Amino acid sequence: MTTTVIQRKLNEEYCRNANSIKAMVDSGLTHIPSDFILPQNMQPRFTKSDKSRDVPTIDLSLVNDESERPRIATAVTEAAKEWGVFKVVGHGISATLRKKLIQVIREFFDLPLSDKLQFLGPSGDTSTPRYGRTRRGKTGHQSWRDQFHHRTPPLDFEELQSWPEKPETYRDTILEWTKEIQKVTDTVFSLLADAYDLQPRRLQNLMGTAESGMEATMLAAYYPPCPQPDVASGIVAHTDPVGMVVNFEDVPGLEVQKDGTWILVAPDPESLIILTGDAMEIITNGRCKSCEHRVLLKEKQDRVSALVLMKPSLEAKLCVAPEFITSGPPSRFMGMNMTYREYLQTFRRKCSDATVDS
Ligand SMILES: O=C(O)CCC(=O)C(=O)O
Ligand SMILES: [Fe+2]
Repeated sequence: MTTTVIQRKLNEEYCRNANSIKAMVDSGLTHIPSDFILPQNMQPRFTKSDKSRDVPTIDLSLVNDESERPRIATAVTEAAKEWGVFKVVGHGISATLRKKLIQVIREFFDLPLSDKLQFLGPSGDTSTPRYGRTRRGKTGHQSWRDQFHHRTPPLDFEELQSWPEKPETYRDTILEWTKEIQKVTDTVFSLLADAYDLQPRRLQNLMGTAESGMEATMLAAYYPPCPQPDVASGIVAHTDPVGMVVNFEDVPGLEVQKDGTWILVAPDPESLIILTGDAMEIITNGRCKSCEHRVLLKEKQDRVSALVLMKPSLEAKLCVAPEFITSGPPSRFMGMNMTYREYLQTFRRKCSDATVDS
């Protein structure tokens, strides 16, 4: 065996046991283990992006102005239908908080591995915070990323105590961030409800049960630099099974699929990126699209993103809501009638590269 082959085998062995891509990269990894090399038809070098287009941007600053609100509601429904993804500005979240958020997430991933490993555990368990590298999905492809996630408030005191003590500002910053994002998602859900002529909280109610409403997860993602960014992915192409995702990134990298092309979401320090997921696509009978997306890597630059995932309750029924049933040929969503829990089990079986599923 040549030195390169030996080196590669060592890397692969190391990778199989590693809990952190960052630790692997920090230890001087020179090749990407073959596990991370995607099939050619998924490699960024063969699936070029169109940099001349961007997803729609919607300004929310005038949502409470009665004369402006219908126009904003229409823009949101059109973006959700055409794209399943859009950026929002005028959301009211200060530049200071946005900066603090990215800083605290970077500080968390910069902690010594031993500090992060206390949160190691299966990512499906949501009752306590979970850290680890994003594990291979059932489609078999590896993502080049570490992640940390937990539920968001309201939480009982004990669960809040399980949040990291380091960095010192973690708890306060994330509490503030998730509170602000909750307001933004309430606004977006209510704008959609307005445009569909529904009660303001109808969409959230459809994704809850009498016993429990929607839940939210905070997911912080860290994408280390990658020696071969053209053949791997920060997260491989997927749709999110949840209702809605609010994403904030510090470095561009998110790409969305539109009309058969990958489109890089253009960087913008103010925008939040909102994606509608499978659950919204199903209950609205396809009026909202669940957008396929992936994350590109860079050779010399790392990236963090902060996602808040608005998820249906596990027992909520996922089916087309009566308000969205139309005459004419039935859509592919019409036959669906299962709990979100059951959907995740099917979803996971078919395409579980979405990391944030339960
Ligand atoms: O990091 C990002 O921008 C997107 C991550 C993502 O799509 C996911 O975790 O489901
Ligand atoms: Fe996603």
